Amino acid sequence: MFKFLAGWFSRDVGIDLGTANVVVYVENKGVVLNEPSVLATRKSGRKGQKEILAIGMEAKRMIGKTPAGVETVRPLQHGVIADFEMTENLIQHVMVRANQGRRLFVHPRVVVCVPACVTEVEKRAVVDATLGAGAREAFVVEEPLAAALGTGLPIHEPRGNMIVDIGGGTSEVAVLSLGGIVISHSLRVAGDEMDNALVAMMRQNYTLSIGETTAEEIKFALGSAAPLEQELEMEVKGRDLMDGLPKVVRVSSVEVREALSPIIERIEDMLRMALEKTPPELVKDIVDQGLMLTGGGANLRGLNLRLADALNVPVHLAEQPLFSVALGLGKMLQSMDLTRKITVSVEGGGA
Ligand SMILES: Nc1ncnc2c1ncn2[C@@H]1O[C@H](COP(=O)(O)OP(=O)(O)OP(=O)(O)O)[C@@H](O)[C@H]1O
Repeated sequence: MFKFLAGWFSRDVGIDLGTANVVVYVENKGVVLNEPSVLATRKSGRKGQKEILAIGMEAKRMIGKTPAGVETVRPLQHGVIADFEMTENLIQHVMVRANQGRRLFVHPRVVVCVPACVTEVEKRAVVDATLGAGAREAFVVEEPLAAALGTGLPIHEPRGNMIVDIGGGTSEVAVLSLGGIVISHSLRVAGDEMDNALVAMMRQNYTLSIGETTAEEIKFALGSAAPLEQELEMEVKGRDLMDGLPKVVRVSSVEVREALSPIIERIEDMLRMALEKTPPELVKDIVDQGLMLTGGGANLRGLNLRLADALNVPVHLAEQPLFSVALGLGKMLQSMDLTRKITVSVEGGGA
C-alpha cells in the first residue's frame, strides 16, 4: 500500500552517471542538475574511514590543490564504478540536491544509464549503488539507447540509426534499429585522454608541468579537430621541469590540434570498424541520414567536420550534447512501459 502511495508522491528520476559529469533529470521538471563526478575526502579515524568534504563542482575545484590527508576522487572510471562507496555517496548527493536539498522521505524510482559495453556484474553494481543511495527501484539502460532517444532519433523504426557518444572516459558508437542495439563498440579513450595528451605535449614542447584542470582549460579554449578559420593562442602558466620555477608560455591551437589528433584517429578507427560490421541495409540508411554525434567531447571544434570527411557520411551534432542521455532518460520516465521494455530492473527495500 505504501509503495503504491509513494509512486504518487515522488517524482521519478533519470541519472546520467558519467565518468566526468552526473546529469539529473526529474520527471515533469527536466534537467535539474549537472555536476562533475568528483568527491573530496579526508581520512578520519584509524579504520581508514573517509569523511566527505565536498562533492561535485566544489570538489572539482580542489583537484591538484589539496593539502596532506585530503584527496579528490573520481569514483567512475571509463563509465564503470571504480569506487563503490563513493559512487553511492555521489548518487545520494545528487538525488538530495535534485530534491532541492530536502531529505528523501519518499524514495524515487531511478533510471541510470551505463555504457553498452559493461558486464552484468558492472550493471549490478550500478543498481546496488543506486538502491544504496535511496532509490526504491532502480533500472539501468544502455547509454546509446538513451542518447539516441534524447537526440530525437527514430530508434523504433526499421532504420539504421548511428549514435556516437564522446564522453570523459569512454567513446561509444552504436547502430540502432527497431528499438534495439544492432552493434556497438566502445573505446576507453575520450575527453580525459585528450587532457592527458595536452599534459604530455606541454612537457615535451615547453618542459612545462601542468595539472589536468589546466589541460582541460586549454582544450576548451584552443582545442579543435580540424583547421580553424582563425587559429587561436593563449598564455599557459605552470612549473618549469628544468629549474622547478613558475613559467608562462604562449600556446597555439595548431599545436593543441596536433596533440589531440592521434586520439581522434583512434575514434575514427572505432567508427570505421563499426561501419564495417553493420549490415549493408543499415549502412545505406546511415549514408542517407548520417550519424548523430553527442557527449561533451562532441563539442570539440570541427570534430563533426573531421569525422564526416574521414567516414564519408554526414555527421550531425546533437543540439545539447552534454544532456542528450539525460533527455533520453526523461523520455523513458514519461513511459515506464518503455522503461521496463528496455532496461534491467531491480526493486529496493526502501520506502
Ligand atoms: N567544448 C568542449 N571541447 C572539448 N571537450 C569538451 C567540451 N565540453 C566538454 N568537453 C569534454 O567532455 C567530457 C565530458 O563529457 P560527458 O559529460 O558527456 O562525459 P561523461 O558522460 O561524464 O563520460 P563517460 O560517457 O565517459 O562516462 C569531458 O572530458 C570534457 O572535457
